[in-house]
Amino acid sequence: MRVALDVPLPGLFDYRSDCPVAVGTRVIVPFGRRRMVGVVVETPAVPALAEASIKAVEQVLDDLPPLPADWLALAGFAAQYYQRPLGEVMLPALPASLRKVSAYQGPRSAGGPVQRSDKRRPAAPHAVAAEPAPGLNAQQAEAVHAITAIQGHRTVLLHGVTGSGKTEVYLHAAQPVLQRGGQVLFLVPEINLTPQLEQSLRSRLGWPDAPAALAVLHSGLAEGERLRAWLAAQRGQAQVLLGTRLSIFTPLPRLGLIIVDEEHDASYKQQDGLRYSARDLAVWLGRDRGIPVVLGSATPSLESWYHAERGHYLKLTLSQRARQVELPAIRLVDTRRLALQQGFSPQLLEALGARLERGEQSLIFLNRRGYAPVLSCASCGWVSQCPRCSAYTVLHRAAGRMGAGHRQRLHCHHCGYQAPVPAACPDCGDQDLRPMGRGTQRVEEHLAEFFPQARIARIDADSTRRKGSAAQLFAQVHAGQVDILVGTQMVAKGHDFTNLGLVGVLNADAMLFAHDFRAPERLFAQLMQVAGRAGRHVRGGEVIVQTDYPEQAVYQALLRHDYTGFAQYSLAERESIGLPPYAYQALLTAEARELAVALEFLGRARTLLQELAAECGAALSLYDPIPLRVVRVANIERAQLLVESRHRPSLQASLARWMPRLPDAADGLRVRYQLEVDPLEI
Ligand SMILES: Nc1ncnc2c1ncn2[C@@H]1O[C@H](COP(=O)(O)OP(=O)(O)OP(=O)(O)O)[C@@H](O)[C@H]1O
Ligand SMILES: [Zn+2]
Repeated sequence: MRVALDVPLPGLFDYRSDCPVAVGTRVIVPFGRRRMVGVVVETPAVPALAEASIKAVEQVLDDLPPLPADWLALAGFAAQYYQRPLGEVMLPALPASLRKVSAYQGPRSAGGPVQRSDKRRPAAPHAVAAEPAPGLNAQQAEAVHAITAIQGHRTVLLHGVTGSGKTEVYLHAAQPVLQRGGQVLFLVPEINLTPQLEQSLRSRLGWPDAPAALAVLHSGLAEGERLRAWLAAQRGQAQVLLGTRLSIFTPLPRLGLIIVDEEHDASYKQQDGLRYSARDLAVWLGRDRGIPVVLGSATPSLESWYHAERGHYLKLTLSQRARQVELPAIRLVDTRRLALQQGFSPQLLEALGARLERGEQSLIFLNRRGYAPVLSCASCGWVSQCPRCSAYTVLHRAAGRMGAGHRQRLHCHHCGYQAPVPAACPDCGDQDLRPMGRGTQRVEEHLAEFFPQARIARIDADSTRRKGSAAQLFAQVHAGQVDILVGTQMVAKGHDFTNLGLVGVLNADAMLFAHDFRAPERLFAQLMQVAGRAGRHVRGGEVIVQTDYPEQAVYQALLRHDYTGFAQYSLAERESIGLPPYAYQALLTAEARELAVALEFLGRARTLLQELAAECGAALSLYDPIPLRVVRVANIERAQLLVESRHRPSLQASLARWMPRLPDAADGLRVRYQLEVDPLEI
């Protein structure tokens, strides 16, 4: 039999067994000096090697039925498309205890992880008060009708403005699938979005006397919880699986519908190991299983929009907000000639004051955590720099009570380096060290000074590090215990705040001139999304964006809530210069102690690819190897090589020939490399 193992080597490994073992079965096999769990993927009649030279399987794991053929097919596709060894795709996709030898052998393994998990008494699902369902409006009803009428596979792009009630469409589209006994996979970009949705799904799906069984999967779960959710899905006990990107690799025997909420969100792309896009795999899976896939967003990715425009996807539109409220009024405040107070324009301060008086909530959005992005010396110009990275260290206020005298530290956001704030400038000795610029912590502090009576909360990666703290903070906001919320992109998406009237955006310009060609798309989506949090239930929602460049196309489109215009303009631009979705890309990144080594490797890899592409007649554009923008992280220098083609099969064929030859290019060089197909950031 041929077994896939989680080792960075291409190909499968041969083993023998006395009794027949089905494809999809997990086995424990010896590998070098270790033992490993692998998945049987082929059982050829004639072994590739002489029987005698093949080692025997040590244990056949039969606590679960073999992984089903469609699961193996998905893993196979992902391995081939993203150019990873099959074992490095399959095994990491399983809950950890199903792929650990120690979970099966050794003193504490008892009957194995599945038996141990089944012995635990299942927690009784807490009863949830049924939410009254709003009646669908005409556009929602039309969308639901179109989705439920689909026979077989079709990908739907549900383009609904913020607050248009896409969730309601998902729920109604899911109901007939559940009633037929099917399963629904519901993907969301972030863990933070699961509690609110879980509540809606539990209270609304299924039957009045028997709510649909729901399983939730995300990376924040403890191993045991994750295994239980996975088992429930795999056994068909869970009718709905709600989860983040990793859920795409869960076996779902009766899958009938896939929903991808906020499909444009970058969180669907895994950023290490197998760099897959769960959104793209969802579309593949839907096609493979012959079922509908619904991609929903107020700001679809340009890729999805392009497919919808060409008729590859069915486009459904919700152009109005679901409740009797208008989209918020958007104001651009030109900050070039304004005297700002601590970064706030008089307009924004006045608007904040007015909302406070009306008892409404406000949200200040700023995509920069910490106290200040850098600490600097007022007399010599020294700035705080990470000793291990080519990046500044960010000034952070240590956790604890606010007020005078709190401790501050310098943090590197790239490598995690931390240091105390120096008492004096390390270069000139001057003691006048000052924070430059503003992060969320400092904005929170300023707001407390401007509005001492207001209850202020901050939601960012720092304030939510503790497990459950994000859910707690969001619950406070929903319960009306917060007047002003300060946050990063964590607060910008998906949430349905009922009493939020005003959104203020600080420092959006920072993203305007980023070098990545997707930066304007990302900025526009982020602004539309955060603006969409305003006035969802209350009338008179308002958004104030402070900018030095109000005339920029992104801001002008935002003023008009004009996603379509922005998408048209951006796609025309992408087409004229041949960028995705009009071309397909792959990015080879190299890491080495010295930049020259990384560049040397990429140079060789480039030459090699040129030859291979010529051999197979593939038309590729190869860029020059270049250092990454933040070139050094944790004392490792990084460079990249971008490969592009207008023809996806050409790119795929070339990559498939190239990957096995890259060890040659690395010969004699101390370098590590990884390939990313369809990179989101370059
Ligand atoms: N037909 C309806 N009548 C009244 N209210 C509705 C209707 N449909 C949905 N709603 C309500 O409208 C609000 C916004 O809906 P929802 O959160 O689903 O918007 P969304 O389209 O997902 O927006 P976003 O893209 O901003 O997340 C919710 O409070 C929801 O309960
Ligand atoms: Zn660093």
